[in-house]
Amino acid sequence: MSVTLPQPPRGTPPVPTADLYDEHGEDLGICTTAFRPIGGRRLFAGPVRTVRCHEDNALLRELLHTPGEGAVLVIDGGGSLRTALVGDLIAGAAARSGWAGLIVNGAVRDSVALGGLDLGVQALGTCPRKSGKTGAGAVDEPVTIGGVTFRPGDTVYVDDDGVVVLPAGR
Ligand SMILES: O=C([O-])CC(=O)C(=O)O
Repeated sequence: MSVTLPQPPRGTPPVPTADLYDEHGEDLGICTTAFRPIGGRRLFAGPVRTVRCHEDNALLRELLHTPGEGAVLVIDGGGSLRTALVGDLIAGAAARSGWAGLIVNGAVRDSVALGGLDLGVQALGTCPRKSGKTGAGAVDEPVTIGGVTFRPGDTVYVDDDGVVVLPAGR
């Protein structure tokens, strides 16, 4: 009989955000947006990828079906809580594709199911309404949320204390 052992997390080893602050001080970007921890992985980290979109999730849905290679997708939905940008189907695909987690400046739905996935998900809140599917938006451009700019190439660390960014080269 084969036994499945717990696997170490893929990609960048997560480090508690308070320990990172003690090590790097103000070199660390500290996001002041109050996100809610929703996904099953509470401590997660990885290279930054980004999507900017407004109440439309076709772009991020497509991206999260491609190999994540341990990255964290920072989704700038402009803070809208009117539609959910991510639900259990998209988040499940992200977990299967090797993404470490999602930071959603907007809403998600199916939040109980997201809590059972091996994926970090932090979001502003929840909304039962689904998003549009036109594909409007932009991928891998810098996005600024809570006073911090997230650029592809930076590393983001997330836990229940917050979301912090270590700029590339630090
Ligand atoms: O399809 C959507 O718009 C979001 C959703 O519900 C899911 O990912 O399950």
